[in-house]
Amino acid sequence: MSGVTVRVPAKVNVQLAVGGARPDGFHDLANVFLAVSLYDEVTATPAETLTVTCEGPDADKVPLDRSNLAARAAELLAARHGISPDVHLHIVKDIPVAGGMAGGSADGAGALLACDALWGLNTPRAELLDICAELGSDVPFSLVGGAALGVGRGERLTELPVGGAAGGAAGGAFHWVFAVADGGLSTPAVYGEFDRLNEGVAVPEPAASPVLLDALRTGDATALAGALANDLQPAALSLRPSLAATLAAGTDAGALAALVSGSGPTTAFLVKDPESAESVAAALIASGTCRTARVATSPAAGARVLD
Ligand SMILES: C[C@@](CO)(OP(=O)(O)O)[C@H](O)COP(=O)(O)OP(=O)(O)OC[C@H]1O[C@@H](n2ccc(N)nc2=O)[C@H](O)[C@@H]1O
Ligand SMILES: Nc1ncnc2c1ncn2[C@@H]1O[C@H](COP(=O)(O)OP(=O)(O)O)[C@@H](O)[C@H]1O
Repeated sequence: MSGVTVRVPAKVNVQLAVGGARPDGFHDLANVFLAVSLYDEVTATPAETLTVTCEGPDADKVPLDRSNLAARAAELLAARHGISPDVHLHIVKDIPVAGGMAGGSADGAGALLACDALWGLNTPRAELLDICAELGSDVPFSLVGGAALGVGRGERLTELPVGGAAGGAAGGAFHWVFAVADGGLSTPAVYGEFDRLNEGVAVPEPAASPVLLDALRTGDATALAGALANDLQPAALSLRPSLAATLAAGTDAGALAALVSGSGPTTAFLVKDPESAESVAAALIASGTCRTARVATSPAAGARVLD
């Protein structure tokens, strides 16, 4: 076999409810993930040693050493099977880096699936999900895709139905525009700012909103727009105040709703149809408040081996 390519989607958090800091430094979440149709591709080919390469507009921001989540995935999988992680991993990166869209997590999940196929391991799905959780809180969702509620630190998933389809199914129930910011935001720094802003406040137990889950299930974009919520948004705005202008530019242009994607700084705009997506994207670019704007649909399928 010459190589195996896996395609993995980005995510947006349609609800990110954050609890207080835990003793281990993580936060308990009710994290409602939705996979969107922006993808990275990871190709695994046989090699004498573990190497990573990357191409794409943000490639210079991606570490190519063992800290790359794709490399770590190959190492963890190989260790579990008692083999050496000798593989070349090539990442074609289209997901914004450090943008709150889980691009690194996508590459971790993609490398795991690609190496599993290349090495003929047939690792059971439950074991792959365990390795994903070890790699990072968001990585299990990158494998699963569709829509899911993540609890614990976000790694314990329950798949959710969207617009009548099963959680893992691809489809075009919702239309989005993503405004890509200049530069990234560090996820630990945003959680740290959340803690600072909530000092002395009794942070409630995070819980998924029944109204939001219902809007997802029925594919009702207007109801979903009213229920979008991100507890990290004040922290992201505090660290990057310029995001307020981006959010306003998208809503002024006719988006149903706007929010920061996860820890940011990518901002997400829910729109009613593909035409509205094009006009909101054009308005965002013209506003000069973002680096570029991307159009996408959801839900998108999780990590998949390409033929
Ligand atoms: C905020 C979210 C929302 O989905 O994603 P991004 O927007 O960054 O993509 C996630 O919670 C990010 O998940 P992920 O990026 O996998 O985080 P991890 O590698 O597990 O943890 C990185 C750091 O983030 C903080 N962290 C992460 C998850 C969590 N539930 N509580 C935390 O406090 C901790 O400081 C941790 O050391
Ligand atoms: N394969 C990868 N792609 C992108 N970033 C990676 C990767 N592996 C490790 N990283 C590191 O993870 C950080 C967060 O990247 P990313 O996952 O894109 O953002 P976010 O956590 O905001 O969704 C990057 O700044 C980078 O240092």
